[in-house]
Amino acid sequence: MSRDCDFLIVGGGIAGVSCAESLAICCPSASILLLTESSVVKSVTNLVPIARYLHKFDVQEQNISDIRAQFETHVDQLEYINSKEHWVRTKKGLVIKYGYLCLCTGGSPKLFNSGRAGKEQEDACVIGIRDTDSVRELQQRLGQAKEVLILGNGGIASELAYELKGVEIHWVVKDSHISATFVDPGAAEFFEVSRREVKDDEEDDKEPPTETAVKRIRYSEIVSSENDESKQKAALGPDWHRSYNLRGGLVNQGRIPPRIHYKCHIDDYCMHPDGKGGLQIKLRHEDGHFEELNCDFIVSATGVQPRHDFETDHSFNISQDGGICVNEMMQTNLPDIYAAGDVCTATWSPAPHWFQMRLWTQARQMGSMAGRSMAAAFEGETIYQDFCFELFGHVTQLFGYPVVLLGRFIGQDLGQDYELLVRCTRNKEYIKFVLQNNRLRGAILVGNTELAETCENLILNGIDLEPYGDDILNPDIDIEDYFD
Ligand SMILES: Cc1cc2nc3c(=O)[nH]c(=O)nc-3n(C[C@H](O)[C@H](O)[C@H](O)COP(=O)(O)OP(=O)(O)OC[C@H]3O[C@@H](n4cnc5c(N)ncnc54)[C@H](O)[C@@H]3O)c2cc1C
Ligand SMILES: NC(=O)C1=CN([C@@H]2O[C@H](COP(=O)(O)OP(=O)(O)OC[C@H]3O[C@@H](n4cnc5c(N)ncnc54)[C@H](OP(=O)(O)O)[C@@H]3O)[C@@H](O)[C@H]2O)C=CC1
Repeated sequence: MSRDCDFLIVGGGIAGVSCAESLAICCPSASILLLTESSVVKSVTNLVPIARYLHKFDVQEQNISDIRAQFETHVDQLEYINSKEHWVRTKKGLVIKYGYLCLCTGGSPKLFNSGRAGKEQEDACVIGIRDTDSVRELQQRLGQAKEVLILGNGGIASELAYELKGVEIHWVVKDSHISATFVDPGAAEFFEVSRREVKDDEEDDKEPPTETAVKRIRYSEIVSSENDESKQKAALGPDWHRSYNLRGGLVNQGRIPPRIHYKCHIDDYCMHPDGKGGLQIKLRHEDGHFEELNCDFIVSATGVQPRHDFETDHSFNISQDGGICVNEMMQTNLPDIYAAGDVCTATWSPAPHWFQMRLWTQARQMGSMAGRSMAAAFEGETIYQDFCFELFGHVTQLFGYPVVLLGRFIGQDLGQDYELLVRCTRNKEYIKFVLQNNRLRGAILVGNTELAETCENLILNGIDLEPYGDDILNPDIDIEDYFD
C-alpha cells in the first residue's frame, strides 16, 4: 500500500490543522495530506482580534469526517520516516511519499518521577491530563476519591484546584504564590481576594469596584515581597473542565477550597499501609521540614514532554527540553522536514519580547508559519518570519477574568534591573507594567484588556515613558489617546 502527496502533515492538533489550512491557501493545486492517529481534530474558530497582533479564539474539536477542508485526511499513526528518500510508513503499513513533511505531533504530560523501578504500583496512582481520555480517567478516579493531590503550578493545576468538587485537595507548589507560570504574586493575591469576595454565581455581577491604587515597585522590593510569608495565599478556575462533571467521592460536599502547600515538593511516596490503594506522601518544605499527608491519587500537572515516538533514518537535533529543534522557518535539521507546535523547540535567536511557551496561540502561529514556509520552498520563493514572533502574547481566562499577557510579563530574563508599575482595583482589574530603562518590556492585564493594543505599541516602539511618570496608569488619564 502506498500513496503520494506534495505535502504531508502529521498531527491533527491546532498546529497540524493550521499548517494544512495555510498550505491549502498558498498552494491550492498541490496535494496536501493530514495524517493523524485520532479521528478527532482540533481547529481554531471565532477568531476575534484583541489588539493588532493578539487574538482570542475558541478551539473546536471535530470528527475528521466532518471537516470540509481543501486537504485530504487519513487516520493512522506515523511509525517511521525515511528522510533521505522522502517517505514515511504508518503503523498499519501504509507508505506515503512526500515532497515536504511537517511534524505537529504535540506533547504528552511530563509526569513527575514516572518509571522508577519497583514503584510501578505507586506510579499507577499518578495521572496527567492531556486529552479527553485522560479527563475520563480523572473522572473515574475522582468518583471513588476523598483526597487528591495536585502537583504543579501552571495552567492545568490552576484550573483544576478550584474546579473539583466533593473532594479534599492538596495543592503542592514549588513557589510562594499560585499560578506562577502565568502571573506574579500581586495578581495571585488579586485572584484570591476576588475568589473570596465574589461568589461563583455573582461573577457576572461583581461587587462595585472600590478605590483604585497605583504603585511603582523596584526589583529589590519585589524580591522582599515575594519572601513575605503572609502573601502566600491562593485561588483559580475555568473552561474545558466545565464540560465534565469533576466530582469526588464526598457526595454531600460541594467545592472545598484547596489546601495549598507552598514552597515544597514531593520527597517520597509509597502505597498507604492500610492496603486500600491510596498513597502516603512525604513533602519536603523549602525550610527543610517534612510533612506527611495521604491522598487517593496524584494529578501531575507538571508540564509537557514533546512527543516524537516514531523512528527515523537520521536523528533530529533535539533540544534540552526534548523538542525537535527548528529554525525561524520552522525547518528541522533533516531535509524538507519541518515541525510546529508543542513538539518543536524554537532555536532561532528570538526577538527581544518573544519566547516560546507551549500554548494554542503559538501552536497556531507556528503551524501557519510552517505552512507558509513549506509553500515558499515548493514555489521557490523567499519569505520572512511572520511578525507575530516579534512579541509574546497570550489571551486566556483565569478565575473567570479575561487575562492578556504581553512581552516579558513577569520580568523573564530581565535580571534585577526593572520596575513594576501596578494599578489595582479590587475585584475589577489588575494591570501591571514591567518597565526597564523607562521602556515598557511586558504587561499583565487582568479584568480590563482595553490597554492591550496600546501596550503592544509601547513595547514594540520602545517609547521612553519617563515624561509620563506614574500617570501612564492613572485611571483618569486615557493613555490610549496619548499613544494610539
Ligand atoms: C488540559 C489542557 C488545557 C489547556 N488549555 C490551554 C489554554 O487554555 N490555552 C492555551 O493556549 N493552551 C492550552 N493548552 C495547551 C495546548 O493544548 C497546546 O499547546 C496545543 O494543543 C498544542 O497543539 P499541537 O497541535 O502542537 O499539539 P496537540 O494538540 O497535542 O496535537 C498533536 C496531534 O498529533 C497526533 N499525533 C501524535 N503523534 C502522532 C503520530 N505518531 N502519528 C499520528 N498522529 C500523531 C495527536 O493524536 C494529536 O492529534 C492546554 C493543554 C492541556 C493539556
Ligand atoms: N489557560 C491556559 O493558557 C492554559 C494553558 N495550559 C498549557 O498546557 C500545558 C500543560 O499544562 P501544565 O501541565 O499545567 O504545565 P505548565 O508548564 O503550565 O506548568 C507546569 C508546572 O509544574 C511545575 N513543575 C514541573 N516539574 C515539577 C515537579 N517535579 N514538582 C513540582 N512541580 C513541578 C512547573 O514549575 P517550574 O516552571 O518552576 O518548572 C510549573 O509550575 C502547558 O503548556 C500550559 O501552558 C494548560 C491549561 C490552561
